[in-house]
Amino acid sequence: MTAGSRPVAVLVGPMGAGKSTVGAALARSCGVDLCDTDEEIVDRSGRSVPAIFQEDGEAGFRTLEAEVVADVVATHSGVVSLGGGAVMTPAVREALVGHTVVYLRIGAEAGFARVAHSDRPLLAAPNPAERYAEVLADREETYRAVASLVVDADRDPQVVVDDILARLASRTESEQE
Ligand SMILES: Nc1ncnc2c1ncn2[C@@H]1O[C@H](COP(=O)(O)OP(=O)(O)O)[C@@H](O)[C@H]1O
Ligand SMILES: O=C(O)C1=C[C@@H](OP(=O)(O)O)[C@@H](O)[C@H](O)C1
Ligand SMILES: [Mg+2]
Repeated sequence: MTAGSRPVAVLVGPMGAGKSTVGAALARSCGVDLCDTDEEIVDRSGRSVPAIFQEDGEAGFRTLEAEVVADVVATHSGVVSLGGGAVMTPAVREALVGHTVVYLRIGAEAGFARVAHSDRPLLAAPNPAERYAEVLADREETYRAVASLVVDADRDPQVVVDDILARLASRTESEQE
């Protein structure tokens, strides 16, 4: 982590939107590092995300997550990928103010298809597809509210990256006018 400048972009959106995947490709394209806050939580705690949910509950995970997000957005100058539920914590939304936040938007069916066979604890439900759709519906407004840019994530990762870069460049140009 490098202190002193803002992240190039902070990626938000639901599970499976590609925050980790597109984040890595975006960082590569920009020649900077990716910080994925879920990975940072795992590194700091020495536990997996499912283990934290199981041992400390979702509330315990959210507390760790909020601390990590606040640290990372204040110190990392590369790309930051958040976990899908991070923005539901008020302290995280406060930490995002003034940053370039990109919402990777995807529909419930396409998003769920990408994570159906993963170990995401929130999808350990009797009907995971229904659960995914409920969680997305509950969060959609918040993703929009925190976002500086909304990008269609239901495309090839490199196409998503190119779109983000073009949109960030046009924002920078219009700021200079
Ligand atoms: N744009 C994309 N097109 C196709 N598959 C994708 C895309 N982005 C991510 N994936 C796949 O979807 C799954 C979840 O991606 P991930 O980056 O972990 O999403 P998130 O971090 O938003 O939960 C992974 O298997 C990944 O390879
Ligand atoms: O949506 C969520 O609440 C979560 C999303 C996950 O990250 P991804 O969005 O990267 O899958 C991870 O933080 C945890 O399983 C909780
Ligand atoms: Mg992720």
